[in-house]
Amino acid sequence: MDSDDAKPGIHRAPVLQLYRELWFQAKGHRAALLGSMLLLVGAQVVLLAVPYLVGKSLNVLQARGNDGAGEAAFWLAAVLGATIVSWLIHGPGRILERNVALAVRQRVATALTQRLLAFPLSWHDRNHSVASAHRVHQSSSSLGTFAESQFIYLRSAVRLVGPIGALIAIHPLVGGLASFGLLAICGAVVGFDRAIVRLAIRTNDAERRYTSVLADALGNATSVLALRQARPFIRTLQQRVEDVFEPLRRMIVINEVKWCAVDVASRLLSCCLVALYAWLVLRAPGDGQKLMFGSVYMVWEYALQSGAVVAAVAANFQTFATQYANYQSADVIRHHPVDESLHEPVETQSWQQCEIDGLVFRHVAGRDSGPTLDHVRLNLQRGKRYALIGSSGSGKSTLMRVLAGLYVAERIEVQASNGATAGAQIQAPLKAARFLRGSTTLIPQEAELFEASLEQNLAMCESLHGQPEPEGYHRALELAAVMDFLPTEGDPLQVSIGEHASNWSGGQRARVALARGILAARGSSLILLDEPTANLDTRTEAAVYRNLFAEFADACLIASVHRLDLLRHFDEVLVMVDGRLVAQGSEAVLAQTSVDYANLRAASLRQNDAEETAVEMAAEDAV
Ligand SMILES: Nc1ncnc2c1ncn2[C@@H]1O[C@H](COP(=O)(O)OP(=O)(O)OP(=O)(O)O)[C@@H](O)[C@H]1O
Repeated sequence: MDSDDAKPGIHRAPVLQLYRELWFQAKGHRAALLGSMLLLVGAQVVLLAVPYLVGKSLNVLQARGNDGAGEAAFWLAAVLGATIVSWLIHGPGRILERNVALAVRQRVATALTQRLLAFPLSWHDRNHSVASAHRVHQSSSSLGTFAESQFIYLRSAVRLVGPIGALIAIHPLVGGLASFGLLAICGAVVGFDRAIVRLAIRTNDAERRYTSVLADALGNATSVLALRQARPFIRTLQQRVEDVFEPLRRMIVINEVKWCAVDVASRLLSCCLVALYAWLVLRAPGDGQKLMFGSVYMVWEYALQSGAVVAAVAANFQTFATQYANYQSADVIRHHPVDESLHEPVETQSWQQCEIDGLVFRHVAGRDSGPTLDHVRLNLQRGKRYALIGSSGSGKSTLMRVLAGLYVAERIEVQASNGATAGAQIQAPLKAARFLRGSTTLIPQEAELFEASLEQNLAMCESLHGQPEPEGYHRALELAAVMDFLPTEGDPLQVSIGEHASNWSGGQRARVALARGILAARGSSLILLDEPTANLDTRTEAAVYRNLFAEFADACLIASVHRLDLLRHFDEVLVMVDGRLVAQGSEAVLAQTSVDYANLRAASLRQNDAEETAVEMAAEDAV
């Protein structure tokens, strides 16, 4: 598949990008976001006082011995007080923070899904559905996790700035060395993480490809078992897992080197800070300074805190790197250039007559070859039934998708009118697609049902005028001959449908899908039926067509048909050959005038003969 698996650019500062996106996606909750951040920072600022309070207590004891016990106890009680106050601020901050995270996650997922479902069909042709679902999940959950982990990052920020401030207050030179050392270590961490982001993006891409194959294997159990595809699938999956592991292995090595470097450097820095402080105090005997244990403890504790913060920052940076890579994984959805009008709801259109001219369409994958639809011209009228015929691959389904506005044509001219009233004349392909979407319903070839009750499956559609009325469900089921096989006891609408409706036969699936299509088609000027009855026996197929013709007597109906004996039920036949519409007229006229029609008729007769011979041979074998 020629997917849109574009490699996103590597951004220099994933953390800044994440904050930018968080701010953007938190729209409507920004006050809560800022409020939670202020509370979380406040809680950490209060905790910064703890080493100072403990140091004070030690200094009092050293200076005054037993006499200072009361004051020392006071400073220790203050430690407990600071901890309680910190929690009283931290708790509400966390609750607020997590609520914002939920809102952000939902907003990202909804926005991406809305975009995906508005993309033209050609985009979906090129991109695996499971890979796209993976992108939506990965992107929304990564920003959600980033949003709900603010307390960790803010704690790191406060603990980075706070101890440095405290060390500067204790001695400017000690503070200066701490700032320099920490900056140098952070710089090295960023360097490591840029390499890690690149590898994380590669791992994500490989994981998506792995998930797609896994979904193909699990979603097509019948073929997998019938065609003994399990081993080939497992071989492919193993290869795809290897593709995931290759960048992962490199990430593991880089990671270990990074942690080793950070740990050694931060411990070295802590020791240097204590040594520097002691040296600075001891080398100045003249002014009577004494090396106080409490002050040494403060330096050690603040140095330790900054060392721990360096480790935390290193961990955070790595998290930012993977979180941003995950968030970016949906950029192909987020930034795919698509005309914004595709996201707007279409306006309902109604016409009596519609002329399509000069229609050219080409599948992206086949750009080098000729167009799939080549200068197609069609004249359609409401109240008429058209049968679309042509050999396999001649372009019938593609034409229906263009007429339904699902594919945007390269060139097209649409002229629609309401009887005597001159109507719309549209030449811009995108406008034409929107116009067609507003007046047409395509009942597709694939009977895609969902794991839910029959009623929920029927409710899973909208006509051009909105949600179908539940009162119409029974009628739709009767028209599509579904009632013939539903259980007579209990509420038939509550019958359950399994994944891919595999608990139903192919013909039953097709009929339920048709019933849903009937509900969606109400009020459409043009109804397109892409072989929806292909799985039905001849008698049921003819009955279903009779029902549809009576129900939609006022609409223009085009049905793609393979069984040519059905043609007598239609007003006109449209003949397709290699993407061109070569003939349009009644069956009787085409029988006299069209060579292409005669060829298709002859091929159909030959196929019927072959099928009959096969049935006879099977019967003889059985005897
Ligand atoms: N998504 C796609 N990407 C690239 N080419 C495609 C795509 N879908 C169809 N085609 C090509 O377009 C041509 C027309 O296909 P289409 O499905 O419209 O034929 P059809 O007449 O409906 O065939 P059938 O009767 O077998 O369903 C074929 O050559 C097919 O290979």
